[in-house]
Amino acid sequence: MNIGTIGHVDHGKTTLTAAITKVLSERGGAKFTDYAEIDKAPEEKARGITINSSHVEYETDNRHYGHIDCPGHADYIKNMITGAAQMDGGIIVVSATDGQMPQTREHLLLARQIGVKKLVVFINKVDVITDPEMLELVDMEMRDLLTTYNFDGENTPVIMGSALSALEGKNPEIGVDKINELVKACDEWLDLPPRDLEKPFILSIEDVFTVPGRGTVVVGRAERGVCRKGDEVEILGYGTKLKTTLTGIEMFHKELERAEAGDNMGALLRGIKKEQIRRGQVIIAPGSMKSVKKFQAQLYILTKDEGGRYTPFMQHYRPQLFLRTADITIGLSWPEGTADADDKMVMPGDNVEMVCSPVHDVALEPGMRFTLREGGKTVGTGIVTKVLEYV
Ligand SMILES: Nc1nc2c(ncn2[C@@H]2O[C@H](COP(=O)(O)OP(=O)(O)OP(=O)(O)O)[C@@H](O)[C@H]2O)c(=O)[nH]1
Ligand SMILES: [Mg+2]
Repeated sequence: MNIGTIGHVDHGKTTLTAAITKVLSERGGAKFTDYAEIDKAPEEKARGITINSSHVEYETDNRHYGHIDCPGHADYIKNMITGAAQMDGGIIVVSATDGQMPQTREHLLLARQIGVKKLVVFINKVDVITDPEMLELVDMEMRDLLTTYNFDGENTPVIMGSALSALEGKNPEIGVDKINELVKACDEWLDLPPRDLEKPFILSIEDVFTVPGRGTVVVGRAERGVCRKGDEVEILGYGTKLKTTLTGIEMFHKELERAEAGDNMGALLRGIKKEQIRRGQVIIAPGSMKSVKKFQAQLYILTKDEGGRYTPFMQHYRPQLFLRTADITIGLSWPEGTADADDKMVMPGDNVEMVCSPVHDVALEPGMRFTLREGGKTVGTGIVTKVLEYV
């Protein structure tokens, strides 16, 4: 299953990710991936923050995990959303020194909206805490916050430790022992995702590369169904509707015959040029889904305390739609027949049903969740209720 680390900037997500691989490598379940290998881009090194989400993998006694370490910095929420969209469960990291901070809250909300059902809490940096009451307070606040965002705050495992101690091999009682406890909590508390392998195949495209001598490789997560080498597939979205053949499947640098729901994979496509592909499109079993130009959705507009807008908006407002890996400008308007549509305001904190018209078509179905963003912040979340117009 796929999990990962989310939470406020500098609270220790990357350190924890490195620490988990270190501790599990000692048990033979991982390759140790050091901090510098996770935050490896020059800008990440220079600034000491994560910008791109990165993938590592490890095994416990009974599970294989793909783990995505997400950035916490508010400027890179976009990367956090695409990272978290691939998670079946997660670890929310909160520093005992700060307690919950704005992106602790925003990440919880987004994780919920994206469909992450369960989280484990890791209260980090306990090595620098002298007052045990502080830890109790953070524990209580985190449970409250989880409950606020519709997680099971009461029963969620909360582990207190020091990722840095574990990584440096110091203070085993708050270091390695707590990592083992965390991993055990993940095994026991996080549910294996329902793998609806029966349904038609969908992969949401995250990235595309040209591999010399081989062709175009598309990277993304298989959301449902199964694909096999040699399958006919269709590429949809952003004005594109193409048929091709899946000539190769790759996962964690291994060539495979098949991939299934939940897998992060590379797909080699016959006769497709890199320029024909972009992030946000999907690869599907031919004919199994359609691309949409207009749909209706239930929206929740965040308050300013949740990181949202300070001011109301009217119809024809144009935020960015983040749906799977797609990032598209959309226009919002009131459903036909709404009285005084041009004077109606939407206030931060409102729940409203509106018509969404993306500037590019996108493959979607009722029930899908998405996020609305504007000028670098999340302003709303939504769920598709009805398709109004197909391409
Ligand atoms: N004292 C102490 N410091 C820690 C601990 N864990 C991480 N740190 C330090 O906190 C700082 C931030 O750690 P990161 O792991 O980069 O934090 P992050 O959450 O990944 O940050 P972003 O990805 O940029 O959001 C670094 O200087 C770490 O060494 C810990 O358990 N104790
Ligand atoms: Mg980081």
